[in-house]
Amino acid sequence: MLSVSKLSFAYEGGAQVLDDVSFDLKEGEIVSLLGPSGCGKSTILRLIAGLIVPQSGSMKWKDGTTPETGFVFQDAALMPWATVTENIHLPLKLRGQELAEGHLNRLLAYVGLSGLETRFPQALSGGQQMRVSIARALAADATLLLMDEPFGALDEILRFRMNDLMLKLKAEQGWSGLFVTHSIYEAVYLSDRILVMDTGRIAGEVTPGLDRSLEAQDQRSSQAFLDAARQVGALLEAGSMENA
Ligand SMILES: Nc1ncnc2c1ncn2[C@@H]1O[C@H](COP(=O)(O)OP(=O)(O)OP(=O)(O)O)[C@@H](O)[C@H]1O
Repeated sequence: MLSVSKLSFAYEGGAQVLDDVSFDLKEGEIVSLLGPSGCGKSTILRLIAGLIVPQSGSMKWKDGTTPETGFVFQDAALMPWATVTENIHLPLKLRGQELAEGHLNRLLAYVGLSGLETRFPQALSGGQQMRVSIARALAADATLLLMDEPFGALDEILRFRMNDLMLKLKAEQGWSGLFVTHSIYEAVYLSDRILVMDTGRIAGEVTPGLDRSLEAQDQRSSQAFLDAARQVGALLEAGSMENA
C-alpha cells in the first residue's frame, strides 16, 4: 500500500528528526511505531498524512493515489457542542458529503455506541469518546488509519477492550493501520509488525505472529507474545545503551 524510502526530515531551524527511514506498509496490515519519546514517531505520521514535507526521500502509494485516510489521536478531539452523530458526521460534512443513515447505524453498532447518538461528548466516558473518534475516522470508508497513541490516556482494562475492538474492526473492514504507541504489550498484541525506533531511525523490526484463532487472553499469554515482547524490549534497550 505504501513504500517509504530513505525519508529524512528536520523541522525548520531544528536538528535532524528523521534520518534515512525506510519501511513498507502492506494492505490489511497494522504496523506499529514504537520508541522513546521524541524519536520521531509522530513526525512519521505527519509526513505520511502530508501535513509536513520531507527534505529528502520518498513515499510511494500503490497505484500512485493517496488512499482515503482516517486519523485517531490520543485526545479524542471531539467537538463539545456536537452530539455523537454530529461528531462522526463532521469530516464528511466539511467535504460537502453526507453519511447515509444505514452506514452511520452500522458504524455506531460496530463501536458499541448504539443508543448514545444524541449524547454530547462531556456526557461520555473516555472510552466512549475514543470510540466516537474511531467511528469518525472510519466514516469516510478509510482504507488507511493513522493512529497516534489513541489509547494512551485510557486505563488498562479499557485499553485492552479498545485493542480488541480495533482487531475486530480491522478483520471485518480490512483497512491498514499505522499505529504509534509507547506500550510494548499493546504493540505486540495489535500489530502484524512492529518497527522499533531509536532517535530518528528504525532500529529493528519484530513480527509477533500471534495465533489470532486463540482467545485474547490466550494470545496475550502465549509464547509468541512473550518472545515478541522480549525482542522489542531488547531492541529498545540496545538503543538506550547506545544513546547513554
Ligand atoms: N513542530 C515542531 N517544531 C520543531 N521541533 C519539533 C516539532 N514537533 C516535534 N519536534 C521535535 O522533533 C522530535 C520528534 O518529535 P515527535 O513528536 O515526532 O516524537 P515522538 O517520537 O512522536 O515523541 P512522543 O513519543 O513524545 O510523542 C522531537 O525532538 C521534538 O521535540
